[in-house]
Amino acid sequence: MNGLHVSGLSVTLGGNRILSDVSFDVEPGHVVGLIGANGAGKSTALKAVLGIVAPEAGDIRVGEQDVVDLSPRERAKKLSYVPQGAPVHWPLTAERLVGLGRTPHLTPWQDVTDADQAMIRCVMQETDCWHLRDRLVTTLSGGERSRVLLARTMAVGAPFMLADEPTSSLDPLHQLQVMDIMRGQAACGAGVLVVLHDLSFALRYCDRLVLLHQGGVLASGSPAEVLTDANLETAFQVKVARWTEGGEQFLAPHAANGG
Ligand SMILES: Nc1ncnc2c1ncn2[C@@H]1O[C@H](COP(=O)(O)OP(=O)(O)OP(=O)(O)O)[C@@H](O)[C@H]1O
Repeated sequence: MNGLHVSGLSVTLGGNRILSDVSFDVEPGHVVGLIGANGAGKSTALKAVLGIVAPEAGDIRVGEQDVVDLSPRERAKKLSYVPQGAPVHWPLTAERLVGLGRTPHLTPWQDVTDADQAMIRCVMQETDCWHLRDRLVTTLSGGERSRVLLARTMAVGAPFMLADEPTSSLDPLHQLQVMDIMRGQAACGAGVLVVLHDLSFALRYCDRLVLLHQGGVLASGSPAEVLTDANLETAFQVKVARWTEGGEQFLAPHAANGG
């Protein structure tokens, strides 16, 4: 019962049912991939877990605790979040922005401690953005900003990390590094819930997958159980080529209609 448990989650937004009876678990030490076509409800599911959108029904628990019983500070300590393509409007340095990740652990007006500072440096090095520490985030490229925002999320040190398409806008090497970081977070005991569009990453980096389709769970289980030809054709209207290279499995989609 130490995991993040979502059961029977339903969300209606703007009068439209977006999620219906969605259930999944994220256990400590696991990377769980949330996949599905555009508009399937992936970001909405993350936002419901985080309390950014209010569910119409459902039970969301961290361990034994219902998230609605957690104060915003307690929730922020337990669930860290990498938002999708988040713009940053404040002219803060990258180091200062990453330092905001420590806010849930500080009392009001308390400055970061030496231990916090060491952690900030560590996560910025891990995400390859320590060299950007004195730059204003408003001047960074999209990929540089993404890595700084990931570092801020890691700086929280929460037992669960929710990441919404953390590899979008990154070059191929940084995409691989970010997926390795997701695995590294899990190796250190965190439960990671990550929204992905890259099916090869879903196959290679995730312990379990949840495939959303039209607001419901079409399939969940191991990558091999979920990434079947039939599920991929239903969810994405694609066929896939599959191959193994250097001991790693790859998937490349192509249009189901042959186009
Ligand atoms: N505030 C809102 N009001 C009405 N509809 C909304 C609202 N927010 C999201 N939606 C709709 O809910 C559906 C699911 O959106 P969501 O962002 O969760 O999808 P997603 O699976 O993350 O998609 P993508 O892969 O494109 O990021 C979409 O059809 C979207 O237009």
